[in-house]
Amino acid sequence: MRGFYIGRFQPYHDGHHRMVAEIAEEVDELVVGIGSAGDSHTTRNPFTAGERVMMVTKALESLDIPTYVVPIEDLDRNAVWVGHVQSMTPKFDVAYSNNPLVVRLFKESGVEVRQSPMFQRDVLEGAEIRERLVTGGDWESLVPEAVATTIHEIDGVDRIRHISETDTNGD
Ligand SMILES: Nc1ncnc2c1ncn2[C@@H]1O[C@H](COP(=O)(O)OP(=O)(O)OP(=O)(O)O)[C@@H](O)[C@H]1O
Ligand SMILES: NC(=O)c1ccc[n+]([C@@H]2O[C@H](COP(=O)(O)O)[C@@H](O)[C@H]2O)c1
Repeated sequence: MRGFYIGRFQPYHDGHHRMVAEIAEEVDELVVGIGSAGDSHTTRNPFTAGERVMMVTKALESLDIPTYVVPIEDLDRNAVWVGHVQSMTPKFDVAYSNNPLVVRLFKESGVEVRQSPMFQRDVLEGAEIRERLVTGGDWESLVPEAVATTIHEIDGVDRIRHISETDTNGD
């Protein structure tokens, strides 16, 4: 059985990683969708699809099932989004998400959806980690080591600080 897990992963953090570890117990192969692939260089979406592919691919190296990391751009039409996702990914049997819109769209298209509990949501949240990146708080303890290495390699701390000074509408 092949599973599918989608997120923006801005950045990929230990909450996502814990969810992936649990999904890996249930499926034989995992497809990870990098959502909003066209977005980057904003406060909410600082990293490019390629940078997020690096973060996720390296963080998943220790998993003992095959994984595929696929960037997926947003569409203006929610009603055809599931077909768009399916056109970009290996065929999957079950989708994993805690995002209510994503859950609804898959269910309406007849795809089985599984949800997971939120792990340490007070700190394991993309917005919290991006805030710490800007303010100089401890963000490295909230992401897999491979993600911290990638963010340093791409000079991501400097980018997100610069963006936060100039991105006036907060997107
Ligand atoms: N701490 C967590 N525990 C379990 N699932 C999580 C956790 N954080 C996010 N998720 C789930 O992972 C998927 C992808 O999440 P996403 O990339 O939007 O992260 P986020 O932390 O919610 O980010 P942001 O604050 O940028 O919206 C969603 O289904 C989301 O609900
Ligand atoms: N119409 C669309 O393009 C559409 C619909 C639902 C979800 N999505 C994307 O799926 C991803 C869901 O991930 P999150 O759970 O991290 O929000 C996001 O990138 C979101 O933009 C896109």
